[in-house]
Parts: sequence; C-alpha cells; structure tokens
Amino acid sequence: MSVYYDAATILGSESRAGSLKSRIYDNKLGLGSKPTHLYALISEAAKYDNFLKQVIDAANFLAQEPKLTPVLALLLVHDYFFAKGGIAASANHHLRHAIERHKARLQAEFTRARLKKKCATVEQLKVLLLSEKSPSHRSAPRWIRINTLRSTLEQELATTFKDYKLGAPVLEIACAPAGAKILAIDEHVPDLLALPPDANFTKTQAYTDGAIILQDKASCFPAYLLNGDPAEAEMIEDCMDGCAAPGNKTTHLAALVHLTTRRNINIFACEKDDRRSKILMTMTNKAGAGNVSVLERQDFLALNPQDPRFVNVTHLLLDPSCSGSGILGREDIPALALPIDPKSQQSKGSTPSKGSKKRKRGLEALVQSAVDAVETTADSFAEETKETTYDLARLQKLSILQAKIVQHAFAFPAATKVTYSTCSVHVEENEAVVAKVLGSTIAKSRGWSVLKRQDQISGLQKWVHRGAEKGMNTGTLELDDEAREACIRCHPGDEHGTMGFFLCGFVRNKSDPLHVVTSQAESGQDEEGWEGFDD
Ligand SMILES: C[S@@+](CC[C@H](N)C(=O)[O-])C[C@H]1O[C@@H](n2cnc3c(N)ncnc32)[C@H](O)[C@@H]1O
Repeated sequence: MSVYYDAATILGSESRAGSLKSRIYDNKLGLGSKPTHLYALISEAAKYDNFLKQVIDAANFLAQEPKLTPVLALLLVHDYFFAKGGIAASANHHLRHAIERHKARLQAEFTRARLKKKCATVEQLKVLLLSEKSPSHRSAPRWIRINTLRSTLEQELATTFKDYKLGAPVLEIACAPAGAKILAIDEHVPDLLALPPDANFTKTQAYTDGAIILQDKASCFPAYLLNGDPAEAEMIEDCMDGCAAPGNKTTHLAALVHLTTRRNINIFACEKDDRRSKILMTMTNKAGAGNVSVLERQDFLALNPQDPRFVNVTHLLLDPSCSGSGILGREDIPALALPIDPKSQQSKGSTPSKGSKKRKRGLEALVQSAVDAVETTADSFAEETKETTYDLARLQKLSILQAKIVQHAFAFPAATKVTYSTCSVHVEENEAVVAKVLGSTIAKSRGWSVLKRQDQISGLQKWVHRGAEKGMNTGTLELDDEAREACIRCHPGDEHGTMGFFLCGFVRNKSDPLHVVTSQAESGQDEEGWEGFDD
C-alpha cells in the first residue's frame, strides 16, 4: 500500500482520534508504511496546504482523475514540488501518473503562484509560506540548552554545531527546514540555542553524552531566575525542586549552582509519580547532576519543612502539574486546507480531532521505545501533559493545588527565594495563584513578597511580556501593578518562539524583625491546613 493512501487514511474522517504521532505509531489502522515517512509527509504537507490547494484548484484537473481524492492530490502535489525525491512511487504507479499527466498545467500554476508571492526560488517560497501561517500553526524553534555540567557553549559551537551559521533571527529559524544550518544564541538565557524546529540532534554524540538538552526557552526561565546573578547565587545553600520530573529545570539549576564557588550545594528533587521518578533519575544521571538527591515517589506536600535534612534549603523551584494549555501542539492532527473536489462539488477541510481527554506528549513512546520514532526521544520525557478540554472547575482545582504547593514552600525555615511556574496560559493557574499566596497567612507572617522586576536577573528583567493586565484576573484576586510587573509570561507561537508559560519569583527578607516566625507558620499550618490534595 502506498504511503499516500496510508496518510489519507490517517487524515480521513474515521481515524481522527488521538494525536498524529499516536495514530501513526499505535498503528491500529494496520498501515504498512514506515512511520517516519508517514509522519514527515503529513506534517510537511500541512505546512504548505493553503498554497498547494491554490495551485491544485487553479490547475483544475481533479475531475479527470477519478482515483484522486482532494487529500491524495494535496499529498502528491506536495511531494511533486517540495520533496527531495519527488513522488515516492514507482515510475508506473497509477498515483504518480495521475499527477504527471497534468504536470504542464501544475507547473505553470505553481510558478504563477510562486511569482505572485515574489519568491525567486522554491526555498524562499517555503520560508515565506511558513511565516504566513497563523501563530498556532507556526513552528517554534528547537531550543537546545548546553549542559554546562558536561560541556560549554564554545565547545559545542566548535563541534556539534560547527557547520552552523550564527545570528539568524528567531523567526527565520522557526520557519527553516530541518536541514538548514542556521542557529541563534539566545539573548535572554545563557547557554541556550535556537535551531530549526525539525532539526534532530538525538543521534549526536553531544545528546548521547548529556552535553545538550532539548528544552524550551521558557522552561529555562525558572532556574535562571531562582539562581539570580553571580553574587546572589553565592548565597544559595541547599535547593529543593518540589515537582521535578522529568528534570529539565532540576538539571538546569544543578548546572547553574555548579558555577558558584560553593561546592556542597545539595538539590533535593521531589517527584510523587513512580514512573516519572525513574525518568528523573535517568535524566539527572545523564546530565551529570551529581549534586541532585532524588526523593522518589515523594509528595512535596507530605514533606515536613522542619525535617533536619531541609534545614539549609534556601531556594525552592516549583513547577507543579497544570493544564498544559501553553504547550504548542506539535503533535496535533493537522486540519488541512483541501482542494475543491469537483466530484462532490464541495471543499472539505479536515477538522482537528477533539481527541482523547488527555494527550500524553510521549510517555507512551518511552515505553514503546522499539518503535522507530521520528521525534526525539527527549520529547518522550515531556515536562507536562496537555489537556484538551478545560472547564473552570478543573482550573480552580488545579489552582488550589498550585497555591498549596507554593504556600508549603514558604514554610521551609531557611527559605529566602521561591519560583513558581506553569506552562499554562490561564489566569486561574497563574496571576490568581500569585494573588492567593501573597494574601495567605504564611506569606504575611513570614515576610514573603514578589521578586520585583528590577531585582530580577538581567535577562529576565528585560523580557517584555509581564503579568496579565488588570481586569483579566479572576474574581477579587487582583494583583497590584508592581506584582503584575514582577510576573513573567511567554505567549505561545509569538515571535519569541516559546511555548505559553508563566513564572513568578518570591523573596523573603529573613532579617526583617516585623516578620516574626510563628510556630504555626513554621510548621506549615496555614488556616487552610495541609491535608494534601490529589489531582
Ligand atoms: C510540570 S511537571 C514538572 C516538569 C519539570 N519541572 C521539568 O522541568 O522537567 C510536574 C511534575 O510534578 C509532579 N508533581 C505534581 N504534584 C506533586 C507533588 N505534590 N509532589 C511531588 N511531585 C508532584 C508531577 O508528577 C509531574 O511530574
């Protein structure tokens, strides 16, 4: 069976549940094509669908080809013009003939449409078409953090990325094909690179050695904010990552504190889920983060802040479970703009799947590691799961849990700095949580306040997107301007090429005599109690 028929089956109306990747790799449809080939064909065709539809409609040949459906035509014409090897079918295959019979007309319409777009080459055309896609369809760069526990930026630029041209704009990189040798050194976070979205580095030595880590730019903000500038970082004693798996932020923090002169900083990494605890162990070992102590299957809320092990914990990083609404849907089954079908006299778009309630970003793929995965194995170690439906009740439940986690962190006796982050775009999980914890008894009694913008590490001070405007906050929990300005937001799919993300830092002035530590606060007993919460 041809890859084109298989792709059409996946995109067909009967087979739309689940993510694109799961549809391909679960192979419940009995498809015979190589998964890598299928995935590449569908995701590439989806990038240029509007243009291809226009060319096919103008060439107007579908009525003469009874075996060509609009989906098949789009996929075949994509490969005819854009794939390196052209149409992937033998010289006498009927699908190839169905396109080649009309090649003069197709070529003329393709050239006309390309020139109308003022593009001298097909490569220029591809870049332009990608940049024209709406933000939700636009790719974000592949962000790569250099793990300074294993390597340096200079070393990686001279080896893994030695053929790459530096300094391309992020938008150009986000639109570049996998093979484009361009990259940018990030302007906000040190040791972070932007590369073309589909570039695959999982087969490189650097990846195998843990010298490079695939991590979204926004996900690098929390550890960078928590660590602060070099002078401030010298004040760090022990750290706690309360919700750590798979460990991207934990290993980033480990790398940052390693740059201080203090050699005995311990990072406790707490993870309540059994399977994710194992991933966390794997990740910290691979990254060479020897200063991380993993607390396996440990609920952060069940930790006693007074435990003598945590007496020196000064810095806490909190990145709890959230709705994942900021995660860019790389895996979604694309809704293709299809050519007009003269046989049915109507043009049908393929509607995106409402899909399963929870879309795992690849933990399944970890288990089925034998599968010939297209995407990187690192994507299997997803930081968060994206939920596809949100209702207010669910968001409020998450919000309560998130606020409890932050308030629990406030109770650690030596704590002076806490970061709270989510990959959610919802105010309920973000500014509303900040407002709630600032108003809590424990925050007031222990002197916790927001880490003001002017006191943030320079790269994040200059980050433009701050907390949601007044009036967007929910209920009575409004933040004042200073607190709103202290919040950091990343908007998914904008020109910065990040996922949707939220971050807020909190600091405590230990020496302030006004903030007498009450025994109630020290033991973590806020008026709401600490019974724990299961989401
Ligand atoms: C958003 S993910 C963390 C991603 C991680 N910070 C990273 O950068 O790789 C949230 C994790 O926290 C864990 N978690 C949620 N609530 C927890 C709790 N109360 N105690 C410990 N772990 C928790 C979840 O199982 C999940 O693995």
